[in-house]
Amino acid sequence: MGNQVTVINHPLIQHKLTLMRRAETSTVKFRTLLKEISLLLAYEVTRDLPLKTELIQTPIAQMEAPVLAPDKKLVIVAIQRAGQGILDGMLELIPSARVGHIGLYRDPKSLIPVEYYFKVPHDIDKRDVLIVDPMLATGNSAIAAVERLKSTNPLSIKFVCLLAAPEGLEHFCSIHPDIAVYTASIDDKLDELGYIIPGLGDAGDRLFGTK
Ligand SMILES: O=P(O)(O)OC[C@H]1O[C@H](OP(=O)(O)OP(=O)(O)O)[C@H](O)[C@@H]1O
Ligand SMILES: O=c1cc[nH]c(=O)[nH]1
Ligand SMILES: [Mg+2]
Repeated sequence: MGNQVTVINHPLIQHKLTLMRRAETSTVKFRTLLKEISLLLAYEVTRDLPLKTELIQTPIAQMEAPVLAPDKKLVIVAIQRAGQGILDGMLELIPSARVGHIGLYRDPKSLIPVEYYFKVPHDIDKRDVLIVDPMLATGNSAIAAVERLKSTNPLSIKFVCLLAAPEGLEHFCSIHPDIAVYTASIDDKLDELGYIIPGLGDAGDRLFGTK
């Protein structure tokens, strides 16, 4: 695999992910946990953000102090619906990030993603992008989202999820070998309906209580 694939196995993330996976976890708890995990994911995926220094005055002395270098803020693009849960968490840590939305749903038979919405900042070509979605199953949605975002020509793209299936991850990496992927777990496999095993079920339905 040419891609940089990072499994973020921080104990707090792993513990919270286990709580999310449990079938008895309520919608309220699921939503809270996804938000909490997203803060921790944001911390990890922004680890390599470049810094510059600015001359500031503390109450005691002057100093050259570090600040984020990019002139243009990050764009977080949430794949709807479930990516909204990660976006909400990440915005707490990076409140000045700009936001994009891509609406995709998987056709349940073909597992082909259908796009129903797309809106990103007009100057995305001058910004770095994080695409967020809790689930990378067949990889079709992630592949389509990255393809769509690449057409807007951002400075860089990273893909951030919670769970990936090995088959889907391999598929994604074969199509987009240049995109770094961050996930909290690589699970065992996909079932015949395209669900991640053991997974956590349907992330959108669990987040929004639609089933
Ligand atoms: O890797 P894939 O096989 O494409 O599956 C992953 C996609 O499936 C889920 O969305 P879903 O289609 O259920 O839409 P929803 O978020 O509106 O429920 C999930 O949030 C991903 O976007
Ligand atoms: O297991 C899966 C697969 C796709 N989408 C989900 O929400 N869950
Ligand atoms: Mg769904």
